[in-house]
Amino acid sequence: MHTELLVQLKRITFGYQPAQPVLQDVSLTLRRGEILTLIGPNGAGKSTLLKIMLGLLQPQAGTVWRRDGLRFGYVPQKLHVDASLPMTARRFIELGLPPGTHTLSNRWVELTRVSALLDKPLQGLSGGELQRVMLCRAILRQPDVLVLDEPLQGVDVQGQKFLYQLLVTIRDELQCAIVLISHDLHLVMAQTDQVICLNHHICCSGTPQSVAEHPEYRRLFGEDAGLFAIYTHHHDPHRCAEHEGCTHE
Ligand SMILES: Nc1ncnc2c1ncn2[C@@H]1O[C@H](COP(=O)(O)OP(=O)(O)OP(=O)(O)O)[C@@H](O)[C@H]1O
Repeated sequence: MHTELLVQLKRITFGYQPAQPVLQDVSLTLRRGEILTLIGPNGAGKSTLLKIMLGLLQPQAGTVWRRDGLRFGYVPQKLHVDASLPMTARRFIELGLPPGTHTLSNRWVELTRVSALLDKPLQGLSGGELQRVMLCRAILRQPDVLVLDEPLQGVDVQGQKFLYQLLVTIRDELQCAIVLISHDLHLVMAQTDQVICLNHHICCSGTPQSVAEHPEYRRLFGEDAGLFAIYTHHHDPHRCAEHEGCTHE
């Protein structure tokens, strides 16, 4: 049961230039223990919506409500490592944490498979390793909401399965909410409670369970239907027709 409301966005409209709205009339709610996946094509406004949720951007219209004292953990799409400031993964993690946190003794370091990376220079890590280090740092902050911007980009199939399982463990143990961004419909995790398909507006949304039974979903995903799920097919069919990813009638 997801009860405690953590974030509520109501009828958000936002544009970097007022004449060109990136988000139009977007509403969502996020509750503790919930996993929410945002999907949509490049430029759909997914990262912008996250920034509004995080309070980094202010909408031109609509309201943003966050529970008092809400703590976010954020895993960005990319980290620009400054080669002129060499540091180990351990130092990088410690810099994101309250003083006195013992990273080595924390089981999240084990669970994210970061232990063997701690003494390596950040610059020398592979993309997947760096992502695990960023995830570890975000979890150790004990967030109420863990936000991951395209965590599966460039991750191999084993890595994807590992990450899916880890996210469920994180959600269960920390009792946080998790928000994921993806623009690949095939990579939406089955454990997602709520999937929102965004293309400037919300095209459609729902649980992956309801979608998994949908004939269109079966046609698209076939054998992989048990592993992955896609957004559901209700809401406004007129609007969905504008988005090439929304293939239903
Ligand atoms: N700082 C900015 N200034 C002006 N325009 C921006 C800015 N950031 C993003 N945009 C534009 O806003 C639109 C939405 O961008 P956003 O990054 O939110 O999309 P996205 O769905 O996350 O895309 P992707 O899947 O490619 O990461 C794009 O057209 C982008 O060019």
